[in-house]
Amino acid sequence: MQKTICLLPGDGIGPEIIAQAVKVLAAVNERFGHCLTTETALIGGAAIDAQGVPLPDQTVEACQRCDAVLLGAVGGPKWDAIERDIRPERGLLAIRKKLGLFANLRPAMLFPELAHASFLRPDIVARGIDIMVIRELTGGIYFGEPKGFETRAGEQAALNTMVYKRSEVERIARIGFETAMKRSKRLCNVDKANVLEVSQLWRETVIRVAADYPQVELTHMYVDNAAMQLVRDPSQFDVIVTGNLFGDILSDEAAMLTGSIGMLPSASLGSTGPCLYEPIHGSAPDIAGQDKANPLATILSLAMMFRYSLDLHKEALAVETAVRHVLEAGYRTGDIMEEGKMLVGGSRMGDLVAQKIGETS
Ligand SMILES: NC(=O)C1=CN([C@@H]2O[C@H](COP(=O)(O)OP(=O)(O)OC[C@H]3O[C@@H](n4cnc5c(N)ncnc54)[C@H](O)[C@@H]3O)[C@@H](O)[C@H]2O)C=CC1
Ligand SMILES: CC(C)CC(=O)C(=O)O
Ligand SMILES: [Mg+2]
Repeated sequence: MQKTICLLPGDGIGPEIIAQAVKVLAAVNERFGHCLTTETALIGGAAIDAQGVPLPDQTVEACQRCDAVLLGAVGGPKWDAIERDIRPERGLLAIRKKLGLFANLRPAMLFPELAHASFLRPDIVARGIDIMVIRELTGGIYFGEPKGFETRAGEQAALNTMVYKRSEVERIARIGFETAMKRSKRLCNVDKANVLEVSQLWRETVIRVAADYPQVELTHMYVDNAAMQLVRDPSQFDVIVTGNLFGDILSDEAAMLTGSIGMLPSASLGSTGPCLYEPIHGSAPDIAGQDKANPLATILSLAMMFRYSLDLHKEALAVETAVRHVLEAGYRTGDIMEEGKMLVGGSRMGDLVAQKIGETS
């Protein structure tokens, strides 16, 4: 197969973790005889430094002419003081919007080998953790207008707007139901309908869509309770559908149930055009440049790309299996390290996964 992947390394640990995914891509090419090539473009702080904006037009064009996009992470203290409209994070929000990537799939799955790395009690971990968080990605409070700073009663104030149109809720709800149909046929809608009008419309819409999926058992949970229940008993969840802000927060929380935020991949999907794959974590400036970053979330995001964008199911499984074998063999980056295991840097972890893919050919 011949396809081109657009790489957006970004900032902080972004370039380090993307470099490891590229090793894995090369191993997949070698083993399966594909010609999956890459093109690299600027986003975030790296783009600001080079061109003064977090998402140059050339980057959008590069993404649009490729078959899929793999992103590292954006942001960092270097750009924290610059004008909000051109912050690195705006580049990421803008590429999601420009590519129409309204559905962000964030699987939080505990590898059995990492059971001890989970921050939960062993008896809770033993019940299993395999949750698919489906986060709406191009609406809600990250995009709503009006927003900004103003003076209210002589005092400085700031505002953001959480707004959802019915059509935006309907399409993400359908992704939630379709995903549930392929899994356990259970869907939990998470909102704050007891307080927010926007959540009332959200919940009403989810209930309307449910009529088309009578086989799916739909439940509702307020987001504050969901945050608590995720820690109390994550095994009760299978597919969660929620808005942009709540999904952002709950998926970071879910990451810690599985051991580390360095383990969680994601797929950002739209209805047409290239989709984008990225770890759920940020640019981790505290460990950048030290070869400490866990590249597995990015490598597993590449596996999601194989499955969702390139229809390469055997290849996706080969990458996931290689990750498992490396963990089984006892290799750990610092974030998932435990006594008796072998501590490796991010670069060695990338080598090990790539090597495993080669070995099983
Ligand atoms: N998708 C993206 O590009 C995102 C970007 N950010 C940006 O990243 C910067 C840092 O944000 P934080 O709130 O600190 O979140 P973060 O996710 O970058 O880091 C939180 C903590 O997790 C650790 N961590 C993250 N990824 C790791 C990995 N692969 N291996 C090992 N440890 C890892 C970090 O060292 C840090 O202690 C900010 O500028 C923020 O805006 C934050 C979240 C998402
Ligand atoms: C724009 C990003 C920094 C938001 C975020 O934290 C995420 O998408 O996970
Ligand atoms: Mg986040």
